[in-house]
Amino acid sequence: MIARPVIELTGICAGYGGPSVLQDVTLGVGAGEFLGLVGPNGGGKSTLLKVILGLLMPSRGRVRVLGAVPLRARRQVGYVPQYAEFARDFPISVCGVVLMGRLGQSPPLFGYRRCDRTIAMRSLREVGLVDLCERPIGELSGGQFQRVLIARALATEPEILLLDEPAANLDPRAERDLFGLLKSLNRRMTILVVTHDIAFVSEYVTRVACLNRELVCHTTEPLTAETIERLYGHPIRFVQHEGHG
Ligand SMILES: Nc1ncnc2c1ncn2[C@@H]1O[C@H](COP(=O)(O)OP(=O)(O)OP(=O)(O)O)[C@@H](O)[C@H]1O
Repeated sequence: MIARPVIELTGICAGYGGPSVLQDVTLGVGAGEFLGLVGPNGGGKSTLLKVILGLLMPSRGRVRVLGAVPLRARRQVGYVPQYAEFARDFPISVCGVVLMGRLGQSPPLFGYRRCDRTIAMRSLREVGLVDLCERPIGELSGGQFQRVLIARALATEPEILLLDEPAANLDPRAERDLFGLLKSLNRRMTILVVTHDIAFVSEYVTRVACLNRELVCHTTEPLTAETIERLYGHPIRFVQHEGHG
C-alpha cells in the first residue's frame, strides 16, 4: 500500500498509432520514493515518462500526477531527457540552459526575474557547477552536461523528478556521483529514474519497476540473476509487493 501516491497509473494502454506500446500498465509511486524503472530496449520506459508528463495521451486507463491530470501538474514535475535529445552545439551558456527551467514559471513577456536567476544559481550550486555558469555548453564534458540538465529540472522547483537514462554517457565514477546526488535530492522530492544499469541502481533506489510493455514491480533487495532473467525474459505478469522502502 502506497501512503500518498504522487503518480498513479491505472490500466494504461498507450502507443503511437500502431499496436499499444504500453499494455495495461498499473503503477503507483508514493511521495518520497526513489523508483528505478528498468527494462529491455523498446520496452516502453520513455513512453511511460511521456504519459506521466502529459506529452502522450493514453488510449485507455487513468493517469493522475499529484492528484491531477498530467498537464495540470506539469510545473511540479522536473524532467531530465535522454542526453541525445539536447543539441550540444546550440550556442547557449550553462546558465542560459538552467534558466530555461524557469520558463512558464515567470510571467510571459517580462523575461527572467531576479528570483529566476537566484533559483538558477542555487540549482547550479546544488549540482556543483556554479563555477561553469558562463561556459558555453559545447565546452562541457558529458558528465558536466548531464548535471546541467538536472540543474535545469531543479530550477522548476519540482516535487517529482523524472530522469531518462541520466547515466548513459557516464563512466562508473561519474555514475556513482550522479546517483549520490539523486539520493540527496530524494530527501525532498520523489524521483523516478529510467536506467539500464539494473545491478547498480538497486543500491540507491527504494524500489525497482521493470517494464517490458507490461509491468513487473518488486522490491530492491539484492537482485539475483534469476530475478533479472525473469524480468528481462517474459515478464507477462504483474507482481506487486507491499511494504517496500
Ligand atoms: N515517436 C514515436 N513514434 C512511433 N513509435 C515510437 C515513438 N517513440 C517510441 N516508439 C516506439 O515505441 C516503442 C517503445 O519505445 P520507448 O522509447 O518507450 O522504449 P524504451 O524502453 O525507452 O527503450 P530504450 O531502452 O531503447 O530507450 C519502441 O518500439 C519504439 O520504436
